[in-house]
Amino acid sequence: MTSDIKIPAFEATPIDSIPQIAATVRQSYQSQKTKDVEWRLVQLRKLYWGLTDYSENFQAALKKDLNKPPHDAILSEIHHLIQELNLTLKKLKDWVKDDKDIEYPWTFSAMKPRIKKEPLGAVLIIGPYNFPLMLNIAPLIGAIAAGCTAVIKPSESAPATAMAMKEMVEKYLDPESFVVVNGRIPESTALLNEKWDKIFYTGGASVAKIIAKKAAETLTPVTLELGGRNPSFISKSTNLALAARRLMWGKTLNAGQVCLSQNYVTVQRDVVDDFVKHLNVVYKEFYPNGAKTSVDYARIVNEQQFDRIKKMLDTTNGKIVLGGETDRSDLYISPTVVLVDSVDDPMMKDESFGPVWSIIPYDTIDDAIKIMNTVDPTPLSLTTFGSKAENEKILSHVTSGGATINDAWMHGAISTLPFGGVGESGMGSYHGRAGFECFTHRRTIVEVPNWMDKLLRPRYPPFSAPDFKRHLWMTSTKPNFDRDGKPLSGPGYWLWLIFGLGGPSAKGALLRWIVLLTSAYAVFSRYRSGRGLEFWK
Ligand SMILES: NC(=O)c1ccc[n+]([C@@H]2O[C@H](COP(=O)([O-])OP(=O)(O)OC[C@H]3O[C@@H](n4cnc5c(N)ncnc54)[C@H](O)[C@@H]3O)[C@@H](O)[C@H]2O)c1
Ligand SMILES: CC1=C(/C=C/C(C)=C/C=C/C(C)=C/C=C/C=C(C)/C=C/C=C(C)/C=C/C=C(\C)C=O)C(C)(C)CCC1
Repeated sequence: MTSDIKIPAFEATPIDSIPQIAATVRQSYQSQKTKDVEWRLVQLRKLYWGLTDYSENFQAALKKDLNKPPHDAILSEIHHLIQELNLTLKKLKDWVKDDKDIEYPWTFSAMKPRIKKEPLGAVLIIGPYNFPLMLNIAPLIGAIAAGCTAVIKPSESAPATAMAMKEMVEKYLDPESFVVVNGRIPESTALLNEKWDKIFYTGGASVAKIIAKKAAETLTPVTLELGGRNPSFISKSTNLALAARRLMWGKTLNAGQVCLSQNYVTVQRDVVDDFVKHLNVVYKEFYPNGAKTSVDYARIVNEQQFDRIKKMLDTTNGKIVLGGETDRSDLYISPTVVLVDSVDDPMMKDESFGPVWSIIPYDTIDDAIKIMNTVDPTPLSLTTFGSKAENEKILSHVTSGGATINDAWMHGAISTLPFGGVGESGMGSYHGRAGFECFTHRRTIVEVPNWMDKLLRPRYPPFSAPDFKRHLWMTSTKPNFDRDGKPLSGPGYWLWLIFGLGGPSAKGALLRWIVLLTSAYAVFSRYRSGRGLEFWK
């Protein structure tokens, strides 16, 4: 039973131990042991058992931190992670293989170009409070798969989950390679003072700027998973009952503390009243006795976040058309919808990151697009419930990290697909193969055989014009387009390409044929005489 699980009180990692922790994971990486793919697979399999065996601990911790219902703890955290783990375990041996389906001029083929996948090294993962397990362990899966070692710094705003995660990681994973450091800003800062090969940060933009600036000092690459004021679109074509139900789910799971959830919905003016009616109907379906008494409804993580959201409701010029109930002693804010008439309303100026959202009416789809691109031109998530043509127009005129058609943010619920922001909502992506790539360096490698040196003569001084001309011919191609940029594709083009050996001019073609035939003759006669292909001997 989760009720009898003991979760240790939050304890920050001693700051003076942080340099040694960073050194330990760095030395572990330098030991080369993580380069072994089977070693990585063993760690991932152990992580699977850790998540499985600690499932009740995590459900209890998430309940304590956020009053997160066990249903959501399993669906959006534990099970979500296990799905990603299973894919990684199944595909990792393919992902680590050198890339050989790569493009390069045929003249370099003797160098056998390939792209080798190498770990970036020792990485730092800093996570947020709203999905405190999933948003720390999901990047860890990618880091392990890539062969990195890692320190995880969970949010102190979800202390119970942070402690449970530390216990699980210490018990199941290699302690020299994967360490959870708990703490607040001082501990985070101490970690940022160490040198990392990558920093993976999930959280707010203001802290992201601190981290990105710090990383820039040492040219450390970062992935930033941030938030945004996410739009949704509804028109006269929308199935309003369905949209109300789906958007209500999108904003009540985890009490709306979801980076992907809609911050506001642009609704065609004619259907605003009907949509509001449907929202009220679906609220009663979800919570027949009200959300406050429901075991299926989470709470705001702390008073600071509660006050931030409450201030939006207290300062809006809009009309509350659903909800509006709050209880600070219980960190409770009911699912709340506010009808606003301006993009300057306080409800529209900040990311709500809670169960409150707005409806803003529009007349034409162009008005809706203008609103979206005014409020936040690079949101993390976009959801659209219009007609096919309307959705295509919205998607082509409004960018976002990811998008869902005809539902709330389900694109973010598929743990094996790339997930990330765009512009101010983040940089980089992860989950599934993208998680492996996020912590991988793609290293191009070529091997130049001795016998190529003759052909490489054009690069050596004293430069020889004939050699250089021959080289340019060998590496030049005939354009398949005219001077107006229009593609050439008539039969004459293809005939010349073949018989002209791809060069632009007839004179060049003759030279090319001479070089080709004499080279072929030279190779053939040496081979026939048994003297081999080592021309330099
Ligand atoms: N894109 C995503 O996947 C995603 C997921 C969850 C949350 N978010 C965004 O994160 C924000 C809410 O999360 P949050 O409040 O936990 O974020 P936050 O920025 O307050 O904290 C995130 C992490 O940063 C650390 N931190 C805080 N201040 C720091 C500092 N000065 N120096 C170093 N580290 C510091 C915290 O300890 C925590 O571990 C929202 O904007 C939300 O949209 C994005
Ligand atoms: C349709 C077919 C079938 C049935 C399919 C069914 C029943 C699918 C049901 C899917 C459900 C209920 C999915 C819900 C998923 C919700 C999740 C994973 C939420 C995740 C939340 C996350 C990750 C939050 C992230 C937050 C972030 C990043 C920021 O804050 C079959 C299978 C029966 C037959 C085929 C057809």
